[in-house]
Amino acid sequence: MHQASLFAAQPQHPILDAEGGVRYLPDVFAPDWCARLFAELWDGAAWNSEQRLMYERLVEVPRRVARYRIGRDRLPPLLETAAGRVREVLAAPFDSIGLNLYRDGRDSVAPHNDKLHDLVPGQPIAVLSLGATRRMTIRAKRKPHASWHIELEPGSLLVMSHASQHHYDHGIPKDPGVTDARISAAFRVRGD
Ligand SMILES: O=C(O)CCC(=O)C(=O)O
Ligand SMILES: [Fe+2]
Repeated sequence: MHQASLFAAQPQHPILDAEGGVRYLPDVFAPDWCARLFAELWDGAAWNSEQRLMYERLVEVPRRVARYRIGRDRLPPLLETAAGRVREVLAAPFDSIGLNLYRDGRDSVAPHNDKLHDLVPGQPIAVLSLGATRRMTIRAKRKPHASWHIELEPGSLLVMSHASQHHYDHGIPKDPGVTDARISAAFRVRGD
């Protein structure tokens, strides 16, 4: 197990592959700007509850979500600005945003890889974090299942290559110690 969090606030590059692997970039956005974006999304995003099938039963996912297509949907204004900056920093033509709202440490996302069938191969997935710091766990699908823990601080970007989704799962485990809310914005390239 790798305790990447010991090196918090430093760029980290735990996983390498031909498409950039998995990278953590802290402090891409300033704290006060992140607080404004958080407030805008908290109040103004089109939050939904979603359900998913688990063991043949429909269960509510333990977080709220909202989805936007850049250039098609009307985005909250600061989110539009954030999207422009993320496209610029990573030089990738992101055209979709998936927001997640974790109300407190009881909310989570189970280990998964992002579905690739509607994403453009070779283009990264970038997760912007706002609000409470939460720990992401990344785990190799192949034995012996190497794993990494990365503290996702507000203002950071976690960048995962398209290829990494074949070989690693990621998730945000529940954390009873977290009482504040976190919002993440996952930028992807759908290309349709
Ligand atoms: O909230 C996060 O940091 C991860 C979200 C995620 O994995 C997803 O939206 O697919
Ligand atoms: Fe994901």
